[in-house]
Order: sequence, then structure tokens, then C-alpha cells
Amino acid sequence: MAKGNINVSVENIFPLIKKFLYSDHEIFLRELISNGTDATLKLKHLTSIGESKSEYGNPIIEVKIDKEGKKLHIIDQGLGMTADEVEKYINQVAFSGAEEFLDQYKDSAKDSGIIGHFGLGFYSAFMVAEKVEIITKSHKEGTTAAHWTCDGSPEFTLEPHDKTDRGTEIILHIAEDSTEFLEEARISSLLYKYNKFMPIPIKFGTKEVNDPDHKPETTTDAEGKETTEPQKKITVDNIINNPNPAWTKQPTELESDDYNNFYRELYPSQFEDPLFHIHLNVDYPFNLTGILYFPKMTQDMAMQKDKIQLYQNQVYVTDNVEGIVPEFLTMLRGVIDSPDIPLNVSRSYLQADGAVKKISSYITRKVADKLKSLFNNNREEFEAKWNDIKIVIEYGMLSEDKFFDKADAFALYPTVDGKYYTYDELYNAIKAKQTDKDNKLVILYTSNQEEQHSYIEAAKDKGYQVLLLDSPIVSHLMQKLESTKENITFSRVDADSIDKLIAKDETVISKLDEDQTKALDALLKDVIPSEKFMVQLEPMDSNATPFMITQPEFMRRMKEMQASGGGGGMQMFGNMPEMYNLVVNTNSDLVNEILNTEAKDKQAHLITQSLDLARLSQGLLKGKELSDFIKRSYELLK
Ligand SMILES: Nc1ncnc2c1ncn2[C@@H]1O[C@H](COP(=O)(O)OP(=O)(O)OP(=O)(O)O)[C@@H](O)[C@H]1O
Repeated sequence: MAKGNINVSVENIFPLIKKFLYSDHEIFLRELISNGTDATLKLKHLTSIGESKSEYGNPIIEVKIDKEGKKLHIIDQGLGMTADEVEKYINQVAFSGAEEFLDQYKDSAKDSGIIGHFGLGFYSAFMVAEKVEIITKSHKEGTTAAHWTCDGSPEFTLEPHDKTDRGTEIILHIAEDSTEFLEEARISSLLYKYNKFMPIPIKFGTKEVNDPDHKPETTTDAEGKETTEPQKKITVDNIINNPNPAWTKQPTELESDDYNNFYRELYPSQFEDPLFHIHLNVDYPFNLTGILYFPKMTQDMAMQKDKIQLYQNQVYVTDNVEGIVPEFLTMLRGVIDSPDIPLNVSRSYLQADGAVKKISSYITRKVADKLKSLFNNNREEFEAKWNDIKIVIEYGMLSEDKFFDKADAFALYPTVDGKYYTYDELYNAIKAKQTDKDNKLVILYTSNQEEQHSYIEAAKDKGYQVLLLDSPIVSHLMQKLESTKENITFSRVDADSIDKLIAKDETVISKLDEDQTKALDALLKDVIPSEKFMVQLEPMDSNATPFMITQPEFMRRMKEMQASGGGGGMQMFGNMPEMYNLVVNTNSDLVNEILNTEAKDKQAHLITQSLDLARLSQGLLKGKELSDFIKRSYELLK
């Protein structure tokens, strides 16, 4: 038996490992299974090129709990190690890796982001074990198995072992404070979290299934009663992983059902199919595969619990893909697998990393290309899905300039009449009628068809088109479009009276002379609360609404942008009180009647009633004021 000291300068490294990695100690299992997987894949390669005489067969990795002995076993049938190799790879190489890690990150232990994503390899076993054994037999002919033990001090023992079959068994003597790792449920959930798509089958216990060779017979007795014999069960290995997940296959091998099934495998609690998928597959200048799904979005952007999962060669790493996937795409779901994403560094470093930047822009481009081809190939279907995908697209247009440029080809602007225009189509459809006297194109929109119904009707009567733009970030997008496209402006239908929304050269003559206008103004100001409404007298078509409430576009939009997270300079708008304009049509019969009514109280009554009607059509009449209005209206009916 050989004894010796592991090549390590720190007197006792294990307490350090334990301390630094405490928050994430569960990753030891992922590390050990990864090692077993690597050892198996290496053997596969060696046998395929004739470098190993060993029979590859159908190797699996087994995880076994020995509750009584307080041990956890991880057994592989990979290439194994000779005693010399244990000496070289475990005593020297592996430990220097751990040491290097500690050297580098000793001072930054607080940054758990680093630690959580760093694979400590074999030595992470000491986070949960007080003693570790390796029993390993190399695939090389004529070699003896080796048995290595270490109890957490730098001392180890290495002796021969009688193991005859190829592969490595790691035995962890679980420490007192880590007995949770002797619980079947805990191990099972860890295997599911980290290993469910690893490339070598992983066995954890056995399970009972119906015997496929047994077809239960049904017999009929003398009285004609049928009895079916019980189905025979057989015991089979409980394989916890799918070693060939969809993203590792070529898109040509997969049907749309396969993609949907894989989505359900990833997110078992999702009942709705995704809207569509994007298969990522690139091997130059970096390596990346994956499948992204567009789920059906809800208006609530925060409600997004199933996230994109990041894998490295089929080993789960994290579901925090911030920095790797552009932010607007973090609303998607699916898998990204890349050996080229550095996992052992902090997030801020990740964002500056050249390879990561390229990955991020590749993903953005792929998503844009996919959207474009969906739009080109089946516009009808794309339009039908627009409502569910618009948030992602609009958000992408706002946050990524490259995406903004590409999205011009497929971003849609729906009208209240169910038409869907691209920007260019919209421009051509409305430019003749909706260009104002200053040659500005005015794009009219509503955020709520029900609430702004009368305003929409007024615009339609003029032959204008009204867009339905109702997503929570659309005010930011309008702002961006106004600054990138030339000479356009967005205006909500209730931002002004229809003649002023798109001001043309023609002027409407007022039926009131100057004195009458002054008198009307005074009358209105007597009754109408000036802190809530700015009275605006306007000569309009005599049939146009006599009293109308509008809210200036600029102010309202700034407030909205602030509410949906504009931050910074927009703070001041959020604190402004709601301010409305009351537009009074001086050419209407009602105004004429108000002026010609002698009795003061009747005059005030008419004004109040008209104001309330205008508020009612904006949805602003509520509470006591609404009750008073209803009461007054009944009085009028008497
Ligand atoms: N189950 C195993 N079968 C065969 N060799 C193994 C096994 N586990 C570990 N080794 C050997 O020990 C070495 C060190 O393992 P360790 O897990 O510490 O580092 P690594 O796998 O090289 O890197 P990482 O830090 O990414 O895990 C491996 O490179 C491999 O040569």
C-alpha cells in the first residue's frame, strides 16, 4: 500500500472548499456524474478508433444510496484509471485545479455568482463527504485495479483492489451535516435538475413496469363472467435521463411534434403548446446548439417562471442566462448548450467577453430571421399570433438596434378593423389622408377600443385609419419610431379634437362673434373646475360633439412611459396631476342654447350635464359624481 501526501500547499484545503462552496454544495453530484460521463465518452472514442480493445457495450452510470452505511456510490463503466493515473490525475492535477480556484477566488467569496458556476471537479466531493474512496480499473489490458482513499486531510492511501470489471466507482462517506444526500428524494431531484439530458444513461434504483411480453388473458366462466388475469410486472433499471434530447439532433430529423414533445419534457407543468420554435445550430466561430420556444405571452411580463436553461455539453448549468441571451429574449423558453460559454467568471466579465457577445448577436439574428421567414411563408398565421408575440418583438425593437432594423420587415401595426400593416404598408395606406398641413404624417391609434369608442368613430368618419396599440411598452416604441422615421408623429384618438389631431389648412368659421365667445368662456369657467379641465373653445362642424374631453398626447405618453419603467428624466411627469382639456364646439346647437338660456341656474345645469356627458364618454365619471349625474338625468325625463 502506498501512502503519501496529496500535492497541496494549503495545509488543509477541505474546510476551505466546504466553506466557499457551501451555498451550492449540491453540485458535487453533477461534477462526479460529469466525470463518469467524460470517462465513458472517452472510452467510446478510443474503442471507435481501435485504441482500446475493451468492448464498449451499452455502458450506464449508476447512482446508489447505502443509507445504513451512510454512503453514496457513483459507478461508471468508462475507461477507468491505473494506479499511476490516479496518482497523476487525482493526487496532482485535480488538486492543483482546486487550489488554483481557491487562490483566485478566496477574496471574492461573496460573489456567489462565480462560485455557483464553477466546477470544482472531483474534489467537490469533499463538500459533503468526510471520506472519499475511488475504486477504479482501467480498460487497458493487464492492469490491476486501484483503491484510493482520503479522509479530508492531505494524506491519501493507494493500494491494489480486486475489482475486475472496467470503470470507476466513487464512494462518498457522507458527513454528518450532509445526510440529506442519503435521501432518495433529494438525490432524485438533483439528478433531475442537473442530469436529465446527459449523454450516458443514468440509473437510479429500479422500477416496476408492465411486462411487454405478457398479454393478460381473459377467461369466461360457466356463468359467462369474464375475468382478466393480472398484468405481470417486471423490474427494470430506473433510467432518469434522456441521453438524446431534441437539441442534439439535426433539425431535419425532427417533426413539429418532436419539438412540442421536447417542450413538455422541459416544462412538464406547461399545458399549452409553444407558438413556434427556433433551432439553434452553429459550430463556427463558436459552438452552440439549442432550441428556443416562443411561449404564449401574457400581458404580465413578470409572470414568467419557466426560463431558458443553459447547458454545457448536455450538463445543466443554470437557468440564469442574463448576459448570454439578449434581455428581450429572456422571455422565451428552451435550451442553449455551448461549451464556449465561460462558466467560471462573474456576470460583469461575461458581458464584456467577446465570445459571449457574438453568441448574443447570433441568437438575436436567428430569432429575427425566423420571425421574418414565418411572416413571409405564412402571413395569415403570423398575424394570428401577433398578439402573443408582440411584446417580445416590441421589446427587442426598443432594446437592440440591429433587431429594430430587421424587425421593420415583419413588425405589425394592427388597425381597429382587423387589418395588419407593416410599417411601409401603413405609411402608403394613410399618407394621402393623414398628412397634416406641416407635411407631418399623423398616425392615429387607440389603446382601448371600448373606452375610446366615440373618438375612434370620429376619426373613421373622416376616413382615417386607427391603429390598436395596446401593449404596455408601446409608448416607448412610438417614441423610438418618431425619432427614427422621418416626419411622423403618433397621436392617440382622444389627444385632441379631430380637426386638430390632423390639422389641415381649411379653417372652420365660428358662428359666435367675439362678445358671444367671451360670454361663453365666462359662463363655462363659472361652472367648470379649472384645476381639472382646461376649457378650449373651438369652432367645429355643427354636427360634431358639442363637449369633448381630450388629453394631450405628450403629457399622457410621458406619464405612461414613466409608469412602464422609463426612469430617469421622466420622473417629473409621473408626479404631474392628470390634466384634461375640455373642447367645446362653439358651432354646436347646444352651445347656442346655453347662450340663449336666460335663467342662470338652468344655464349652469346645461353646462354641468354636458360636462358630465363628456366625462362619461372618457370613462371619467365615477362615484358620487356618477350617482348625481344619473339622478339629474332621471329628473330631466320627468
Ligand atoms: N470517473 C472517472 N473515470 C476516469 N477518470 C476520472 C474519473 N474522475 C476523474 N477522473 C480523472 O481525474 C481528472 C481530474 O478530475 P476533475 O473532475 O477534478 O477535473 P476535470 O474533470 O479534468 O475538470 P472539471 O473541473 O471540469 O471537472 C480527470 O481529468 C480524469 O482524468
